Amino acid sequence: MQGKKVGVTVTEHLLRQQRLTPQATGAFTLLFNELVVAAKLINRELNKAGLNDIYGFTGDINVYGEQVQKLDDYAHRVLVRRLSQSEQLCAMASEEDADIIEIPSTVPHGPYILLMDPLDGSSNIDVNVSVGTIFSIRRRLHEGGPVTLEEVLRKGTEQVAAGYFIYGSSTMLVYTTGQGVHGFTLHPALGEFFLSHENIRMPKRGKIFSINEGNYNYWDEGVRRYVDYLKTPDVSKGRPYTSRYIGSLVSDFHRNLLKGGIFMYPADRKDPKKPSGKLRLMFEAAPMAMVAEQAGGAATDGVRRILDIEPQTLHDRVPLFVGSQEDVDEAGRFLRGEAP
Ligand SMILES: O=P(O)(O)OC[C@H]1O[C@](O)(COP(=O)(O)O)[C@@H](O)[C@@H]1O
Ligand SMILES: [Mg+2]
Ligand SMILES: [Mg+2]
Repeated sequence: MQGKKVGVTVTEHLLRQQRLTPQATGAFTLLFNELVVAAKLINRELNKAGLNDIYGFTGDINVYGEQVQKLDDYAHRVLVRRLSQSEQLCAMASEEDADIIEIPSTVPHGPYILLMDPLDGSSNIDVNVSVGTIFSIRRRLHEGGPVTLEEVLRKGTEQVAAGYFIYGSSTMLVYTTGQGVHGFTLHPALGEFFLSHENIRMPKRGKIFSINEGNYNYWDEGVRRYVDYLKTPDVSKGRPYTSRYIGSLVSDFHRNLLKGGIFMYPADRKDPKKPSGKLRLMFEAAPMAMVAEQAGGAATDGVRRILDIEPQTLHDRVPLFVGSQEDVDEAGRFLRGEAP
């Protein structure tokens, strides 16, 4: 039996979207194509991880005090190298760099700012569990001159595009430009991403919860009561929910995007240096929140809409509750102490 007829490429899909945006110049499509090339390079290294010297640590510590994995570093360098030559960017920022990354003055600058988590799910790299790359794209505020921190530190509502690559059993790209959420799968033989999941809609309510329960005793009471509630049998309400936790935000999010459910990384008292939880607002929470909302889901820090949060620094951390609308709403009621 023939496989599914390969169809729409990323470029074709972007050009379709571009036709719906009168002021579009094609710059975004050029930028996006470079992002796709960088992801293919990362994917190629990952696919042969174990045969190449890509496992283990570089010996460096990043701005979050975490040990940098060789693949974190490789992915970061590939993205910076490729995208800084795209002629569509005026600045970048990365989870793996303390400061704004300037575009060389030798390269023409463009209107976009790219923020990225080069490799998400680092703890899963050398155990062959799916990982990803997360990206967020914004337009600069002013023409010309060096990009200021003020131009980068803007709410998630000002993203013009966001998404992720997931390097799993298949390699996928999931993105939104504010016109719905679309998924593409990499055809290994053709080396091209083709549209495989058009206009993804997240189920309004799920049956899956994803949270690192090892931190249970460090959570606020509201979070503990909500997770206990999800595990309390009530067949009429579809409980108990199933627990699934991969430990890669991209992979846990992607499963819930397709099947419904809620991913949570709450604030906890485990590490006094991280009172707001582990995940990064600019590089992880804001892009995933844009994808979730565009697919009919929701994302909060337990109280505030993630996309409305004003970043204070490039490396802000934020509690994250993201997934099906009704589940995120219900979690919010428990955290506000309104639930029974
Ligand atoms: O091991 P923990 O504490 O459950 O944290 C897992 C979370 O940390 C992350 O790995 C953080 O992202 P990075 O791998 O990009 O640092 C998320 O992907 C994941 O959801
Ligand atoms: Mg990450
Ligand atoms: Mg990372």
